[in-house]
Amino acid sequence: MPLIEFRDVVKEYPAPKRGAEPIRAVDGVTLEIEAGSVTGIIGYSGAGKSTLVRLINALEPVSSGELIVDGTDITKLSERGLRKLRSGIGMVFQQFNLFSSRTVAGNIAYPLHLAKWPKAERDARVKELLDWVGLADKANAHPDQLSGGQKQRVGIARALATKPAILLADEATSALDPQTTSDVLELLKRANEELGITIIVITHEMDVVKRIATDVAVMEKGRIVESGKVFDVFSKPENPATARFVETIVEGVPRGDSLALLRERHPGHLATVSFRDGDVDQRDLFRRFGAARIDVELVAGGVQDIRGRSFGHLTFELEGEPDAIERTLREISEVATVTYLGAASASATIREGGAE
Ligand SMILES: Nc1ncnc2c1ncn2[C@@H]1O[C@H](COP(=O)(O)OP(=O)(O)OP(=O)(O)O)[C@@H](O)[C@H]1O
Repeated sequence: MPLIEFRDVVKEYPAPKRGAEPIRAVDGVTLEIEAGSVTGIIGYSGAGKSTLVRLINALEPVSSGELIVDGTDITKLSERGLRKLRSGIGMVFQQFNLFSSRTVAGNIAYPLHLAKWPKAERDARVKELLDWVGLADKANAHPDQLSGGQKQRVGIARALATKPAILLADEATSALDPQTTSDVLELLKRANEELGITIIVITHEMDVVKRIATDVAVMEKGRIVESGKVFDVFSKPENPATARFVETIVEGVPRGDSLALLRERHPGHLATVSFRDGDVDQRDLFRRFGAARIDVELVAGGVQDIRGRSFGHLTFELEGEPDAIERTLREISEVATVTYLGAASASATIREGGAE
């Protein structure tokens, strides 16, 4: 059973002025999030990501549909029920949202105060968390004495204070430099792996998804346009919006400007072979080209590794008899996806659609 389940969930904000339409920030989302997963919610600004995630801890009420968290439809909860729900969900923000007047320890202790933990237990928990995030020596510092990365560590420690089962991270690394981003992502990964916390990360960076997520959902205009295991979505994106995000970190089938640039330098036949896991042995590809007396040069592409599974797109320039090229690409297309990209030299184009 999923830990969180959206069933045709709609969230509308009131119309900004009289006579205008309400703003439909979340538009009929159905999505399941498994316990123990790290789900990346990716989309452009305004896609509805923050709103979707704020529904989970009922910071915003759902307009229609059902939202099941740990077996309970939270759209039907009383105020008391909502308080209990929220105490089981931690949240980290892009701008950290720390109290500047409180010490680091005081910030981490705050949710424990709200949850009425006795002082001795509170102190012990704060100490444990400070150690866990590597800030034991900063207990009495104030937030303005910390770097961005340290502030986010405090943010994470505070979010984990009451031992929540779910952690929501809204652009938690967007304000940080690359090294600090890595440290914070590593900490989130540890929270998932060591503490078993189910994490939902909102991001507009595919790299964040690639580094820590097990699952991904792509949002566009309030809808989930694609979702699934990170490996599946990255290696074979079905939706154009997903493909655009994937292309930001994976060199795929060259198109547009990158194809034009390749053509300038490589007038022969260009073809991309896309493969997953053990679909294709690269040595076998070269052997096949060699046997058909095709001259081959690898001109673009790469292989990606996502949690032990690999996929890649390799673009070759091929020179040889057009018939031999067509036949060989057709053979390869039986084991991998082949995209024939044409040839700049007009003398020898192979039949359109000869290999796909
Ligand atoms: N409190 C609010 N009141 C009215 N409209 C809102 C409110 N919060 C968000 N919206 C609108 O809902 C839509 C989705 O916004 P949301 O912040 O959820 O998107 P997002 O994908 O998280 O974007 P960003 O990455 O910029 O935060 C936008 O059109 C936004 O203007």
